[in-house]
Amino acid sequence: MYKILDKVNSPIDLKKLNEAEILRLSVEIREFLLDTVSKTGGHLASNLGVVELTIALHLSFDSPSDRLIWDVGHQSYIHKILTGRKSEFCSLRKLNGMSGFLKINDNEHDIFGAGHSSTSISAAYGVACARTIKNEKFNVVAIIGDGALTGGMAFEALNNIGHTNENVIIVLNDNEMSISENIGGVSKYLSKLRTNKKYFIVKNKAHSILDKANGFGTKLTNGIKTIKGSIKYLFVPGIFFEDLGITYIGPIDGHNMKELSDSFARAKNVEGPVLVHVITKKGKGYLPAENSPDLYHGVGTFDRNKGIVKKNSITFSTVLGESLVNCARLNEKVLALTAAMPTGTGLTNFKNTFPKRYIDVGIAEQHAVTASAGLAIEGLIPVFAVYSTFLQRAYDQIVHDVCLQNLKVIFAIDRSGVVGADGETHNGIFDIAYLSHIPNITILVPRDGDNLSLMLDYAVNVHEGPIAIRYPRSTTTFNKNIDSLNLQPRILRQGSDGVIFAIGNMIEVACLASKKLQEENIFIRVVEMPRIKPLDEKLVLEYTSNIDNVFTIEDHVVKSGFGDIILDTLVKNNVKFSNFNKFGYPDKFIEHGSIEEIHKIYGLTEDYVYNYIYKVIRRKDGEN
Ligand SMILES: Cc1ncc(C[n+]2csc(CCOP(=O)(O)OP(=O)(O)O)c2C)c(N)n1
Ligand SMILES: CC(=O)[C@@H](O)[C@H](O)COP(=O)(O)O
Ligand SMILES: [Mg+2]
Repeated sequence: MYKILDKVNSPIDLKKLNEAEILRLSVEIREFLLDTVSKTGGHLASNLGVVELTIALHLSFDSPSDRLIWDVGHQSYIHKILTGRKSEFCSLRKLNGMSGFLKINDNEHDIFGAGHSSTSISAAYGVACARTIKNEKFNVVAIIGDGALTGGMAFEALNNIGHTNENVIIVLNDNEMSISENIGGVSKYLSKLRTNKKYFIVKNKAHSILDKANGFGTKLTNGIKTIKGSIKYLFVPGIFFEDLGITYIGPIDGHNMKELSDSFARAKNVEGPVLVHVITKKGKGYLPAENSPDLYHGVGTFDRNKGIVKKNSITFSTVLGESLVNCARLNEKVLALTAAMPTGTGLTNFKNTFPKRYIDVGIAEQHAVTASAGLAIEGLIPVFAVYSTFLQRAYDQIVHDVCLQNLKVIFAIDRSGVVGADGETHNGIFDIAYLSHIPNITILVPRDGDNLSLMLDYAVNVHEGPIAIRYPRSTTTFNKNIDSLNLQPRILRQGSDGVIFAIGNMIEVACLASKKLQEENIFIRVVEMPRIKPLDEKLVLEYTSNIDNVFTIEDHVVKSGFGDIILDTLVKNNVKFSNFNKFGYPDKFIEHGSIEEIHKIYGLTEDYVYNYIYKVIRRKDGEN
């Protein structure tokens, strides 16, 4: 099937190929990517865009002694293919299968793990400093996308590297796209560089005219010097990087093997940091992905001949988006913010409906939070829709800029709980832990779309101060059949043998387990907790009085999670009980797999809860 690809199981094999075989290899790799990713799901468009780039990197450098450090890592499939992992692609992002990102324990060529954006230049700088301190010799290469370059960390690293003159090669993979179109001044600057061939012609023409005029007296000559100086500033490509102390090479065609290898050879000989600006096409080689790179950024399984068929399922994200549009219609102070994730967070409709009240800050969660604080201090109502895992980036901004000043910023925390195929770097299982101890913040957890919508309306129109609403990566119901929001703990099932306090997507699990236990004459009360901070202590104490067995369940780590909030309340009030168990994740990073598989492994299922409580109760009753 793959005449050349079958011969390549390492970068050493790659270096044995001739030019014609290399070209053939890029065709076969695209075929392989389409064939596998259409069956497994994964990140397709970004990988289709870096086939030649990745081949050229492994031809020009000697991985792993030369360090290749990938930003995000979602575009590292070809790197994995060329480093002996073709056969693992059938298990891509599957339970116990190959990760969709790089992990340092997976392979010697995977120098630095990622999943979150904008880390590669900092990591590369650290590796390069270590090389220098240990007096070792090898190349350090960071490969970062134009989207990732909008992340603040990337600029902290550029600023530092430019100053220290450390030998680092930064390969900027510029496909003019983040997940959707890239935004911001950086993106504008890069597009100027991309089109700078025109600039060069104009510059040369301007210079030759000025040179001819040069003979007319010193006044004119000085004037000419200033103009030429400004022309230089205008037209020297990459002047921004050059002025930071980073040599700029480019822009080069990221699909032209010769241009790539010549540029990498030049870069290796540059003293100090160098940035190679590579222009690629996201989705290259598969027309549907070339035409809709955002749709083919992260794909489920699809028929490659028909392309992706958009599903209209109702998810928490789509409910958030629709509800926010409604809020904004009725309240002109409402704004929506995203950090380069408009589609994933359900904000596309809001962006089209209220373009003037929609802000995409790029991959800049910290900036988004503090900008939201700025909006709030001026009396507007910012709703920052963000994945739980990416909000981790902005912990200090939440504390220092929002909660300390008690500002009305609304955090719509999507992808809370395990997310499935993206695994460790993307699970949203720490947000209750990193938020619940911050003074002034309120935390709500809707059980379904209707409650999410009502909670958002409450946050926008009633609540004052910081508020977070966490919801999972999941479909939901949105029947609009409840018109009033109840934030108090609510008994859903009666029982006196024990009580389960449940939140969000775990409420149904608790009810099903309680129902099953009732068939064994074990009566377990189930209490829904729509608000976990501030906790309604009075009702929690009431619902645990004369109850011997207390349980909590959450799609979150148990350490400093919802369970600990309940436990702390009982202990603080000297409530007596024989058993307390928190269903949730242990103190470890939770692996990738389907959400259902992960819930099953970690006991967030009705069967596990049923069996656990059955044994506790029966053991107490003296039964074996
Ligand atoms: C901190 C953080 N925020 C958001 C994301 C989600 N995300 C994954 S890839 C991506 C776009 C990256 O764009 P670029 O670097 O240009 O890579 P491309 O997909 O275009 O190759 C984003 C926003 C992330 N991985 N990390
Ligand atoms: C690589 C990255 O961080 C994003 O593409 C992420 O994988 C999107 O996750 P969802 O598929 O849950 O939107
Ligand atoms: Mg890009």
